[in-house]
Amino acid sequence: MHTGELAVEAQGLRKVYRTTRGPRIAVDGLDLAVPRGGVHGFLGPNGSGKTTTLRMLLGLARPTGGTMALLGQRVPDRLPQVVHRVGAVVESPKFSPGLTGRQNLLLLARAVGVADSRVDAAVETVGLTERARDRYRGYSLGMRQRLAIAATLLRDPDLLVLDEPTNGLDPAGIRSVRDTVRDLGERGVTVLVSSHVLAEVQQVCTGVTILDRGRVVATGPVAELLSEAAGGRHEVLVDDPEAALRLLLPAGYAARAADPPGTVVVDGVADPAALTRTLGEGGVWLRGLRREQVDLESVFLGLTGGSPAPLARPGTGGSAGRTTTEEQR
Ligand SMILES: Nc1ncnc2c1ncn2[C@@H]1O[C@H](COP(=O)(O)OP(=O)(O)OP(=O)(O)O)[C@@H](O)[C@H]1O
Repeated sequence: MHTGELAVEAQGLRKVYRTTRGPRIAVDGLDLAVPRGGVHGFLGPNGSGKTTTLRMLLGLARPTGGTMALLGQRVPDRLPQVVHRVGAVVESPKFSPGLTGRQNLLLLARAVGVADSRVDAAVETVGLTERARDRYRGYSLGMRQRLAIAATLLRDPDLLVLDEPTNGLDPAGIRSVRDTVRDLGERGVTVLVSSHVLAEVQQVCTGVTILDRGRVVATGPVAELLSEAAGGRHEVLVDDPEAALRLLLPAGYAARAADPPGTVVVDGVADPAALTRTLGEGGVWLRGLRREQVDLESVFLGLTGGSPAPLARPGTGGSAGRTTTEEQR
């Protein structure tokens, strides 16, 4: 069942929190298949179960049901066998404020038994070299986030799990984390990254899984999801839309005139060459042909109903009202 060809797998994963207001289903029979190598986005509205899923994968929360594997090893049972190959930032890491970033990493490197030389390499990878000898106390949020990523790189992980690494960062910080993540993916590391910044995800991720209310609503390569969502819709620009429709409709095309005048929209075009031939042979010459582009944001909003989950509705979703005393691990 868990083959090892995938970096991350989950089948029928479930998590029910017992809260003072009754059971709350955070993850509801989730299947996940993240291929090895590249960056995989893990998306969903607030409260859709992303953090809970990542915490279960890393052994930080106990599933109510289902099975999971990391790098082919069933977890949590075989987590000890695989944990040295997995890096993760799912909670704010604890660094000593009075030490420099580099000193913090040196301490960690010695604790996990890796050579000091790896520290400078990790710092370089996240683009923190210039500030590595400054005290952690004076780091901005973005620098702290990058140091946390650097800490996960000390052991040269095959799989990196990042929970909203760009949360709270300014555009420059977002870009630098994005570049770091992309570099790592290109070096063959599998990065599973949850995020709300869809434009970033679209730029960096090769694959994506979208959650809504604890379930997967879409998963696959980003390019495929986008082209599927676009449904082969094309815009044709012609001088005489009526003449174009007289040729297209009998030929079986789902075509209609649209704005601005001179535009014909055609759905489900598998072969644009055949479309242009139909028009040209009928004496209607194209002024333009444009394939409709869909961005990840519209796909996401279309699949998840467009709005974040309600924040404090008992028993259904929402991050508010979450307390550690409610937690059943
Ligand atoms: N410790 C907890 N005790 C009780 N309920 C919890 C706990 N942690 C999470 N939940 C609930 O589980 C659901 C999923 O939360 P989770 O944090 O996994 O979502 P998320 O997708 O990471 O959200 P966000 O994007 O807001 O970080 C929510 O309804 C949340 O309130």
